[in-house]
Amino acid sequence: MTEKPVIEASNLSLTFQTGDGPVHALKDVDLEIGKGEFVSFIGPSGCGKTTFLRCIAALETPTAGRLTVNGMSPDEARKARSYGYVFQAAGLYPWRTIAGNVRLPLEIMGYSKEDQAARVEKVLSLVDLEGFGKKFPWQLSGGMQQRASIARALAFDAEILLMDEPFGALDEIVRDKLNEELLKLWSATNKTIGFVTHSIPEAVYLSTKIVVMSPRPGRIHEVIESTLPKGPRPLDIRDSEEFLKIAHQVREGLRAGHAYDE
Ligand SMILES: Nc1ncnc2c1ncn2[C@@H]1O[C@H](COP(=O)(O)OP(=O)(O)OP(=O)(O)O)[C@@H](O)[C@H]1O
Repeated sequence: MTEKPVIEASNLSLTFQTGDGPVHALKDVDLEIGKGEFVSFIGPSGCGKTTFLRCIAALETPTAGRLTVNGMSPDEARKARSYGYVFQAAGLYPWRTIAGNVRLPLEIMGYSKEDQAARVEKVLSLVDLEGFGKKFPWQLSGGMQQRASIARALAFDAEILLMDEPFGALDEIVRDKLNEELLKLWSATNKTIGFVTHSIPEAVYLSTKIVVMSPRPGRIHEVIESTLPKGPRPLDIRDSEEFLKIAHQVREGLRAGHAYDE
């Protein structure tokens, strides 16, 4: 990697002290994510995927190790608005229109009214929701609501997009479509994406790099570099030999990570 990594973790650990004793959510995590990479985190429940994303976003504080985001501490990166965050539930305010929801971070950040309007229009069109700005969230399907929440995370044009199982609650057909759209959007914007998922096909279809994690303690079991072409990928790439090979490798990694636990 010639350019400096956008996200760099070394020996990163986070132990939660709970009533039942310490929980090692992350243990000695080493990872570099370069600019423009699409990195998926996959692994069984409790292996620390969300915790790792939350550390990047300065929503959790690691108990040991080093983590930099754009060369800064996560807290500095948060203040510099280095990332947008998309949660599993769309989390739109029901009393605000779609445009009003997408505009919210811009209002908080003090963008001018003109700039707000221009940015809202641009990102709604990026996620294929032009013309829906005046609707309320309940008037949109689940997939459209999730697209609106992606637009909100894109509105201030952060370099990094953190996505925690954004499509987990959607049916497979909608999910396929959003996967395809997300890849196009990523190619068009060259953002760096960290994406949590439980789905092997989703991880393989989307990613340039797949981080296979295992639980107790939460750690990286294996990092798989994708050999699929970078950029938009047709959905039927999932039938290709190359795709199936990578999916197999991820499945084996998940299995081995589990076996280690027993
Ligand atoms: N605030 C907290 N206090 C105590 N324990 C926590 C806290 N947050 C997470 N944990 C524990 O840390 C471990 C890792 O949790 P995390 O949510 O990161 O896992 P995950 O891989 O994202 O799981 P899932 O796939 O279910 O979302 C789990 O054992 C979880 O119970």
